[in-house]
Amino acid sequence: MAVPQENPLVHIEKLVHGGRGLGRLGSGKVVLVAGALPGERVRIAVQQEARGHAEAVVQEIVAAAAERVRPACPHYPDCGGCDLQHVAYAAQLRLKTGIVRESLQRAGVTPPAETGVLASPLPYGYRFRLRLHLNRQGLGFYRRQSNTLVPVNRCLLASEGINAALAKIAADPDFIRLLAQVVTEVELDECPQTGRVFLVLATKKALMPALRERLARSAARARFVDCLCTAQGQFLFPFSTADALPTLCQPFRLEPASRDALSGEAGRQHSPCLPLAGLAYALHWQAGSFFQANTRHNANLVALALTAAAQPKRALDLFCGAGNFSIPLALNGAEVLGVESSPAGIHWARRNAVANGLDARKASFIMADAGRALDRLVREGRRFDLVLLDPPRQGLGRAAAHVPKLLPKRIVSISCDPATHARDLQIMCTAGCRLEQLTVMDMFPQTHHIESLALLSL
Ligand SMILES: C[S@@+](CC[C@H](N)C(=O)[O-])C[C@H]1O[C@@H](n2cnc3c(N)ncnc32)[C@H](O)[C@@H]1O
Repeated sequence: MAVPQENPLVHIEKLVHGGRGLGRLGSGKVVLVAGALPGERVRIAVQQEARGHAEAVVQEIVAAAAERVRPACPHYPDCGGCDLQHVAYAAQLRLKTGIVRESLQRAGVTPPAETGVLASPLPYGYRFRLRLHLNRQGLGFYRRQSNTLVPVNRCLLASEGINAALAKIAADPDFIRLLAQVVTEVELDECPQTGRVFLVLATKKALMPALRERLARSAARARFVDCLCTAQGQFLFPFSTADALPTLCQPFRLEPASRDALSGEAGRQHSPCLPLAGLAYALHWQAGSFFQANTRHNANLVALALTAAAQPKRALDLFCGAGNFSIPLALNGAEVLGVESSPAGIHWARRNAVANGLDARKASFIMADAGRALDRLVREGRRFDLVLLDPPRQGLGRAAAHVPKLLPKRIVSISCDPATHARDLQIMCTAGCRLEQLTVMDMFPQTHHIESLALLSL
């Protein structure tokens, strides 16, 4: 019987979802290697063996790929927040495109001949929303596949405003110890319009007055944030009414996505955009509630979605959040119905409609589970020219089969998970839709996360 080698030498065949390189052990078993790139020969340390595959890390790079670069962050790869910093940015885009196409093929969907790619305007410093873990030693991210905190006082993915706040918190051990009594996770949100930074504490229950007092004093001393609040929207600071709810704002000046972005060659980068006549507006949302973290690239995502939507008369926006797509669709002439399950999302979608001069005929919103709402709309015999869906990671699932029953001419499907996106697209294609165009939107450079937008027709 062959004795397993201690640090086997492995050839990496390709990159797979999760940002790991796929190779094979001497036995033929698949091994997923963190930090390895296609074409490389690496000596590995196997960390876990499951029935179907093993997990490993790179011990030594014997033959490096041309795309390998020196990571910019001193915490990499110790910190589990990033997993592709060792890959040149152009190669990250190419590898992500390959993963999206392969996910489709595995699900039984033939990808279009070409895949568009829109690079993030900022490969670093793009995050206006950052969630960090916390203990008495500091704030940071978990080491890969562990619950061990790697403290950081600067994150290269975050905006300068967030990093300034993070550095101030990291320099105040008393405040960190106090925060650690209350939460195990914090969120820093920077308002793209004003640059104000909010520290969001998602406490499970109301805090004792004495603790609130101490937090207020520490926050005032640090003077790095305007406000702290709980995820439930209940305020810690200022201790006032819901009118003082901290809001963030993204002003938009939309540009249409270039045609290339919708039909470009796989792996090619496309320069996004030319001015779209007059579509300028602003969206507000609440600190701690969902909004796209890469706010600069979000404007390109919205422009791409609007271009793919092609001026519908009636549009259904499933998982609409604060109206990121509903509001510009309505401003562009559609009657829009938005569906969203979060009360904060629905609240801000409605307020954003009013603030942008849209009455309930132009933009209306229902708070509901998207799958159930879809089912009801089908039973009511409703029709839409466009269905846009942008679910969280788990996707829409079986309810996707209902989408074609609304008889849309176009479906714009956006997702941050290639596997569940492929599954949803497969369900819609089986129900009669055709996949026309596919674009990888790189919302999360330096990480394995992949956003993609698909245009389908019926
Ligand atoms: C990826 S976000 C997209 C939000 C919005 N389209 C945007 O671009 O800002 C997904 C949204 O789906 C909402 N959501 C999660 N599960 C849902 C469900 N079962 N039904 C409806 N909305 C849901 C979340 O609250 C979140 O706002």
